[in-house]
Amino acid sequence: MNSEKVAIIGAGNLGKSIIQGLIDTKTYPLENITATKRNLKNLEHFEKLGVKITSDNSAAIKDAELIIVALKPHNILGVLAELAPHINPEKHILVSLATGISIKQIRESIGKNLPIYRAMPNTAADVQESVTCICSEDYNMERNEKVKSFFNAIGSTIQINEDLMEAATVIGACGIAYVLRFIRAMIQGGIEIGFDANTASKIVTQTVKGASELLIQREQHPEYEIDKVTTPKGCTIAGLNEMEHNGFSSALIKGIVTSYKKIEK
Ligand SMILES: NC(=O)C1=CN([C@@H]2O[C@H](COP(=O)(O)OP(=O)(O)OC[C@H]3O[C@@H](n4cnc5c(N)ncnc54)[C@H](OP(=O)(O)O)[C@@H]3O)[C@@H](O)[C@H]2O)C=CC1
Ligand SMILES: O=C(O)[C@@H]1CCC=N1
Repeated sequence: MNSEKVAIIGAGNLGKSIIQGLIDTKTYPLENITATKRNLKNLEHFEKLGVKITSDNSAAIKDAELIIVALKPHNILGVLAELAPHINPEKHILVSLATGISIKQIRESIGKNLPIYRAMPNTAADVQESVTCICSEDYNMERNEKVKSFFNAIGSTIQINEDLMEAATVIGACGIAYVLRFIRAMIQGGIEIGFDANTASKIVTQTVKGASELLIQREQHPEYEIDKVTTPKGCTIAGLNEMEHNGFSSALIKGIVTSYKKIEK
C-alpha cells in the first residue's frame, strides 16, 4: 500500500476511471483519496466505499501530497490560480492531466516553484489497463517514483519529453475511442454475416485482445503476424486489400493527424 494522500481535482470521466481503477487495486487506502467536483452527485458511490468527496478544492489538497488535476483545458489554469494560495511547494507534487496545457503555463498560473508533472493516461485506467505517458522537469528520484507508482497502479507508464505530450494524447488517450470505433465496425460486420450482436462482440473483443497480446508478448511487428494469417489467394488478404482500397490505413492516419492538429499548443 502507498501511504501518501492523493487529491483528484475535477473527477469527471477520466478522474472517475482513475478512482475506479485505484479502488480495484487497493494500492492506496481509500480514505487517503479525495475527489473533487462542483456537483458531487455522481461521486457518491465512491464515497460509500470510503473515498472522500468534496467541492472544496483547497480542503482536498490540505493533507494531500499528490495533486492530480483532471480539469478541462479551458478552466484548469483559472482553477489552479485560485488554488495557488493553498499550494505548498515543499509538500505538494502537482500532476496535470489536461490536454495541451504546458508545465510552463501551469507554473505561471500558480506562481510558485513546485514540482509539476504532466501525465496522459486513458480511460482504461478503470480496469488497470491505462498506458500513461509522463513528463516533468523534476529530477527528484523519490518524487518521480511516487508519480510513476500512482499511474503504475492503473496500468503501465512511459516517460517522455514534454514536446511529445500532444502526440501521446492522440495515440494513447484518443486512441481508446479509435479502437472502440474499429471494434464496433467489426461487430457490425459480424452481425451482417450472421452473428447476433452479443456473440459477435465476444468474438471481436477477444480477437482484438489476442492480437494485442501477440504484439505485446512476442514484440513482433504487426505485419509479421499478418503474414501468418494471409493465405495466398485466401479470404483474409482479399478482405484486407478491399479495406485498403477503401482507405482503411489512410483514414486512420488522417484521423490521428487531424486530432493532433486540433490540440491547441
Ligand atoms: N476523457 C479522457 O479520455 C481523457 C481526458 N484527458 C484530459 O483530462 C481532463 C479531464 O477530461 P474529462 O475527464 O474527459 O473531462 P470531464 O469534463 O468529464 O471532467 C472534468 C471535471 O471537472 C469538474 N470541474 C469543473 N470545474 C471544477 C472546479 N472548479 N473544481 C472542481 N471540479 C471542477 C467537472 O465537474 P463539475 O462540473 O461537477 O464540477 C468535471 O466533471 C481534460 O483536460 C482532458 O483533456 C486526458 C486523457 C484522457
Ligand atoms: O477529446 C479530448 O479532447 C480529450 C483528450 C484526450 C481524450 N479526450
